[in-house]
Amino acid sequence: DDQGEVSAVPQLFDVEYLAPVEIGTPPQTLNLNFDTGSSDLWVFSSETPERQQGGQKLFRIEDSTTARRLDNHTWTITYGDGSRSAGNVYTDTVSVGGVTVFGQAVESATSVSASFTHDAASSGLLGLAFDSINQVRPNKQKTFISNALDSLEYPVFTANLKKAEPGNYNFGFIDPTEFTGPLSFIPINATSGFWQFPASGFSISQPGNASFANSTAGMFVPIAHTAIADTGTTLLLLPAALVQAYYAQLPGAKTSASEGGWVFPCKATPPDLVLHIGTYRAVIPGELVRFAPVDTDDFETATVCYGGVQTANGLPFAIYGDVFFKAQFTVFDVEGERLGFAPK
Ligand SMILES: O=C(CCCl)NNC1=[NH+]CCN1
Repeated sequence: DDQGEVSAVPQLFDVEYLAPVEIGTPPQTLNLNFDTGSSDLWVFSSETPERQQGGQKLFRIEDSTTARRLDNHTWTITYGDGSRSAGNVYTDTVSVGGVTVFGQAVESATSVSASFTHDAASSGLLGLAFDSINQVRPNKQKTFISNALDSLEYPVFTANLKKAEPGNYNFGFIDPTEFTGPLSFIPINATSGFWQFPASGFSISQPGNASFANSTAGMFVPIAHTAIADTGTTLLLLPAALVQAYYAQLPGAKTSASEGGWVFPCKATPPDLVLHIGTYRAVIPGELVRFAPVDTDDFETATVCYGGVQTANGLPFAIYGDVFFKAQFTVFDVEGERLGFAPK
C-alpha cells in the first residue's frame, strides 16, 4: 500500500506551485504545476518548437527506453486563464514522491501559448481533476491519481500550500501534523469533472480574531455560489457581489482598469474573509489578501497592493485557488468524492 509526499515550491509571489515528477527510464525529473482544476499531464519535450521554449527543462522522449508513442492520439487544452497547449501522446513510467504508475499518459507539447513559454520554471502540468475532462482524443486518458489510486494506502491526496515557502502534496495518506482541529468534509459534484462544491456566502472578521468570525458580530452575507477547488489558479476568484461587499470593508480598495482587478493601499490590513462551506468556516487571513505589490517589486516600498481576492469574471463558478489552499489544509477524497478542510 503505497504513499508519497512531494514538496510544492512557490514561484515568485506564489503565482504557482511546482512539484518534482520523475518521468521515463532512466528517470528525468521535471518540475510540474500540480493542477486540481484540469486532468492532463503534459510536458515541454524534445517535440516542443525551440521558438516556443523559454528555458524550461524538457522531457527528452528519445532518452527514455520505456516511452511508447500512443499512435493517432493527440491533445489540445485551453485553461480558465486563456492559456493553451497541444501535442502528441506517449505512455511512460511516472513517479511522484515514490508513488509509481506504469503506462501513464504523458502528453508531449508541440505547441504552447506565450504564458507557458515565458514561465521558465514550469515544465508542464500534472492534472488532478477527474478523468472525464482529460483532453486526449480519440480515447481519453487517465490522470496520475486515477492510475495510482488502487495502489495507495487510502484513495486520497492532500494539499498543504504556504505563503512564500514550500508546502507539500501527499498521496495516499492524511498527515495529522499538517492541520489543526477536526477535518470537515463536504460532498463534491464531479459531473463537470471538477472538484466542485456549494458555498453559502461569507462573513468578515478582524485579523487574528477567528472566534469573532463565528459570532454574530461578523455579519453573514448570504451570497451562495458554486465553487471549484483549483490549485492551478493563483487567486481566490469569487462572485462580483461578494468581492464588492468584502472590499467595501477595506478603506481605499477600488478596481483598477490598468491593474485588471481590485487594488488597495498596502498599509491597510485587509479583514479576514470567512467563507461558509456547509457548516465549515474557512478563514482566509487578511494578510493573504494582501497578495502582491503593484507600484514597486516589494511590499516595504509599495503603496498599492493587488488583492488575492478577485472577481470570477464570466466563469460559471467561483474558483478557490492557491490563496485558499495557503489558509486551508485540504483533503481530496477521490473515491469518496468529498473534500475535507481544516485550519492549519
Ligand atoms: O484552468 C483552470 C480553471 C478551470 Cl475552470 N485551472 N487550472 C489552470 N491551469 C493553468 C491555468 N489554470
